[in-house]
Amino acid sequence: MSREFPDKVRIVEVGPRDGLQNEKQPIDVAVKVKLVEMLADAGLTSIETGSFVNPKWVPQMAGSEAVFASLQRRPGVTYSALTPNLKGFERAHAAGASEVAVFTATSESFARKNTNCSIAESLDRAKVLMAAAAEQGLPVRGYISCVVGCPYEGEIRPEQVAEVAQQLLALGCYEISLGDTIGVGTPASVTAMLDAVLAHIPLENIAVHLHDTYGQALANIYAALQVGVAVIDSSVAGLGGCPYAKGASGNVATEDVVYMLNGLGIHHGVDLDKLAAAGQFICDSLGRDNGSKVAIALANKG
Ligand SMILES: CC(C)(COP(=O)([O-])OP(=O)([O-])OC[C@H]1O[C@@H](n2cnc3c(N)ncnc32)[C@H](O)[C@@H]1OP(=O)([O-])[O-])[C@@H](O)C(=O)NCCC(=O)NCCSC(=O)C[C@@](C)(O)CC(=O)[O-]
Repeated sequence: MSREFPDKVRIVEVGPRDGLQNEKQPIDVAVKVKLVEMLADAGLTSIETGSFVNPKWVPQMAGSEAVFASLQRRPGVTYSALTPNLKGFERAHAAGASEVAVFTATSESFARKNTNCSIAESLDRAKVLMAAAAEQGLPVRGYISCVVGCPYEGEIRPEQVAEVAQQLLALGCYEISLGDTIGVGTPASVTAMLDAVLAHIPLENIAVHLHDTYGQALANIYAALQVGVAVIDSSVAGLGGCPYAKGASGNVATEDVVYMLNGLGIHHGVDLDKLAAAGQFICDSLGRDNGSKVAIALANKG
C-alpha cells in the first residue's frame, strides 16, 4: 500500500450543502449563489451546491432548485447535488446538477435517523437512482457516514466500512467519500479504517470527509495523504455539521486544508486569498464566526 503523498489533490467543496444545511436562519438564494460563484472563482472545480432531500427534514436545502437555476456556471466546474432517492435525483437532474451523490452509513441507527430506512434499503434506493443517473449519463458519488464512530452505536469496526464501501462501488459509484461525521477519529483510527477499505477498493476511488469536532481533522487528513488519498472534502470557513448527529461541528475548513497542502507542496489549484474572501462573505452574511484558523490568521495579519 502506498505511503507517499499524492502530487495533486482534488478538493471537493461541500460548504454550500453540508455547511449551510445546518443553519437555522433563512438564507437568501442570492447569498447561496454568490457563495458558490466565489468558490468557483477561487479555483474550486468540485462544488456540492445543494441537496434534493425531503424539505421537511432539511428545510434549509428546500431552495436548491432556485440556487441551481440562478448560477452563472464556469466551464470545468462540477456543480453536484446530494440526493437520497429517485425523487431527489429527478429534482437534481431537472435543476441541472452535473453530478449527484447518494449516501448511506455504517450503522443502522444512523441510517435510520438520517434517511428513515436501513442500510440495505438506502442501498436499494441508491440502486434505483443510479440506474436513472446512468440513463442520463450523470456520474454518482457515494458517501458513507460514521466511518470511525457513530453517535448512537459508538465505535465502528473498519471492516464494517469496507463492506459498505464495496457495496457502493459495486453499484457503480465512481468515488466513495468516507465520512467521519462526528469527528471522533484520530490518525490511528482513520489509518486503520483506510487500510481496511483500501484492501478492497482502489485508492483512486476514495475520498475523505472529516469533520473537525475534536480538532483532529487536519491531522487525520495528513494521515490520509500519507496513505495516498488524493480527494479531500472540506467546507469553506468550516461551515456546518450534520442535522442528525448532535454536536457534530463543521467539516474541516477548506482554507486550513489549502494552507496545509501549500506547505506540503501538493498541488490543488485553489487561490487561498479568494477562498478566504468567500469564507468571510458567507460568515458576514450569516453573522457567524469564521471557523477557519487560517482565515482568521490571514485577516489578523492584514
Ligand atoms: C431519505 C428521505 C427522503 C426519506 O424520507 P421519508 O419521509 O421516509 O420518505 P418517503 O418516501 O416516505 O416520503 C415521504 C414524503 O417525502 C417526500 N419526499 C421523499 N423524497 C423526497 C425528495 N428527495 N425530495 C422531496 N420530497 C421527497 C415524498 O414525496 C413524501 O411526500 P408527501 O407524500 O408526504 O407529500 C428523508 O429521510 C430525507 O430527506 N433525509 C435526508 C436527511 C439529510 O439531508 N441529512 C443530511 C445530509 S447527509 C449528511 O450530511 C452526511 C454527509 C453526506 O455529509 C456525510 C457525513 O458527514 O457523514
